[in-house]
Parts: sequence; structure tokens; C-alpha cells
Amino acid sequence: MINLFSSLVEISASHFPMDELADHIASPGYAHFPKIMPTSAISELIAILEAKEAADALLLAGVGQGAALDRKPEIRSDSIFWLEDVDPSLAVIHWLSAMRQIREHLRRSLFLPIESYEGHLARYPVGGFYKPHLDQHIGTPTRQITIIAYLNTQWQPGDGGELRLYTSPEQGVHGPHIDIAPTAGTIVAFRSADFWHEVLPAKVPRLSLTGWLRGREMDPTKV
Ligand SMILES: O=C(O)CCC(=O)C(=O)O
Ligand SMILES: [Fe+2]
Repeated sequence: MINLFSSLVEISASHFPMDELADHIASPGYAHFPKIMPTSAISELIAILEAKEAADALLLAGVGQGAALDRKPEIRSDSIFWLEDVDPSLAVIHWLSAMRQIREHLRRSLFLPIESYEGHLARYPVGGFYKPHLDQHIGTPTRQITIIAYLNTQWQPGDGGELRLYTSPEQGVHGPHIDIAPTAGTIVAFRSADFWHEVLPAKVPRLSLTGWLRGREMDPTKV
């Protein structure tokens, strides 16, 4: 049981295509790795999410942050659980360790000013969606890189819930897009400030782990 998730640490350290990730983040700004996570890691994260759901511990997600955080069911309909609030299970410890290694790699190779990571498990119910948006909150350019891992082991074409990523930062939602299936083990990363994206309506419950590599906090009261 013990190291079910250690393979993820391994892929992040030596087998995860770190250089490919950095190259793609440099240009065009996004990266897509289909079915790259080991199934053991996927099962553990699903188990955490299902346990939280069973305990009625998922929170309806909001839009914005801090005092401006607002529940907006017309914009997004997922329920989430922040990793920092999860009892520190092995799966989460290993995921956080993988994120640290990715952070260091991107700092070194692209000189990105990344300091920390925040992430949440998310569940979209049947009919759930997230309308087009950017992940950087207005006025707080803290989120630098979005990293999403999908956890839907039974996903099939027609099940909906694709990530629609608009691939031209200049044209946004009026430009071209790609649709990425939320198939278990697939990881997507992109520059949070540049890429508009949305979650198309899910026809089956949709599970994911979404997180952000963050820059320095901009708190004028602490300058
Ligand atoms: O789960 C996804 O594919 C995207 C989620 C998202 O856009 C977000 O949580 O900001
Ligand atoms: Fe987003």
C-alpha cells in the first residue's frame, strides 16, 4: 500500500517530461500530456474526493478571491476541496512534492517568479460547467501557471466535460481552440494570465485536481 503514489514522485523527478513541459510553457504557453499519471495515483486521489463527497465536505466553488469571493452558479458549478484542508495523506504529500519539483524546474529553466502552489480537488456534477475565464484574478497577478490533472477513469467521447482551451492569447474566446478530454491521468498546464478556457457541460460527474503555481503575494500593506 505504502508507496502507491511514489511512482508520481518518480515521474516528476525523472520520467515526467520536465524539459518538454518547460519548452511548451515557453512557447506556445500550454502543454498537454495525455494519460501520464500512474493509475495508483489516480485511484488514491479519487478515493479522497469520494470520501469528502460522502462526508458532505465539498464546498461550492466561488469566483474571485478574498473579500471578492462570490458563489456564482451561473459561471461555475463545481464543488471543491482545497488540498491544504485534506488530512495529509500520502497521495497528497506526493502530489505536493511533484508540484515542488515542477516549480523548481520552471524557475530554473524559464526564470519564472514562482514561489508557491495552491490546489484543489474538484467535482463537477452532471450538467456542471465553468464558463470562459482567465485564472489570474483581476488586480492580483499571483497565479502564474495552471496545472490540471484529470481523474475520470470511465470517460468516453460524448460524456462532455472537455476543457476548451483557447489557444490564441490575443484573440481569446474569439480565436481558435482545442478540446481536451478529461480522461484519467491526463495533465494540462498553461500560463494562467494568457489562456482563456472553459469546462464544457459534463454529462457524467467529472473529477479533477486543479492547481496553480503562484508568484510572490502582492500585499501593499506588507511592503
Ligand atoms: O478542470 C478544468 O478543466 C478547468 C478548471 C478551471 O478552469 C478552474 O478551476 O479554474
Ligand atoms: Fe480556470
